[in-house]
Amino acid sequence: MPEIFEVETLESYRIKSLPGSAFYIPDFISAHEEQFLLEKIINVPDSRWTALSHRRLQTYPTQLLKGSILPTADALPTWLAIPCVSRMKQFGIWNDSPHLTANHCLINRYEPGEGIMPHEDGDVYYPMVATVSLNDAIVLDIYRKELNAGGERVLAHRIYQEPRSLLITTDLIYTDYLHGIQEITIDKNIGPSTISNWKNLTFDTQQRVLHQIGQQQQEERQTGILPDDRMYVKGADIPRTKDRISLTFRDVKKVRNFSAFMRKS
Ligand SMILES: O=C(O)CCC(=O)C(=O)O
Ligand SMILES: [Fe+2]
Repeated sequence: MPEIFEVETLESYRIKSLPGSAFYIPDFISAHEEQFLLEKIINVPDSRWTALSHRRLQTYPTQLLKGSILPTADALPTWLAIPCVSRMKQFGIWNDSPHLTANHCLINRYEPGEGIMPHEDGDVYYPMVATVSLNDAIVLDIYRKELNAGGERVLAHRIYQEPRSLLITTDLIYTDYLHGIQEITIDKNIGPSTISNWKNLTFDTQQRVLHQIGQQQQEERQTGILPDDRMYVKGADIPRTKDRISLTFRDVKKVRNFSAFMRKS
């Protein structure tokens, strides 16, 4: 396949309203593939999970050593490599990374109300993250690194991640911003003007959200909260009903026994 075709294909998934380069591919995996991955992730001994204060975590192929070195020459297990990483490669996304592939995957599991504090992923990884979302949708918040004059975080963008989607964040979004998931049970104010990747979402989600906004408007008019002559400007409030599981694929820069890794992958 000529490379130019691959680049053009990824280009059509660009989130145009974000600075730098970010891409969102809805339905990156099928419902069947999602189910297969969920079974692999959920049917493990409890000891496979690391319990953190507001989420649970599995790490593949293994945790990093001190100094952020990936200690193993083993590639990711096949069930993570195919179809997720193999399909990413068809889009050419690892063409410039040091090992030409994702060599590491964090699996985060968030119950409704759980999240992850604003943070940056830093220098340990090639500056690109490819995140596959499973089971439920969630909003990823993108913050400026600098606090405002009042010392508060400034929310710059909101990315709505549907189940089965792939989100790719790189360059400016990776280096100049923080990202986090709020510890809330309802993602509020979801709509065309509040979500950076609104145009990239599935038609199904767009229709569902617009329908809900219409219903909220009608309820607020009926109860008198919204006077008849005022325009309704709020988005939909969408409850998180199930655990959201994310697969965060990255290329760890430092690998022990790199040549063996390249032979095996
Ligand atoms: O679950 C996510 O989508 C975000 C996870 C994350 O930011 C991380 O593991 O560094
Ligand atoms: Fe992160």
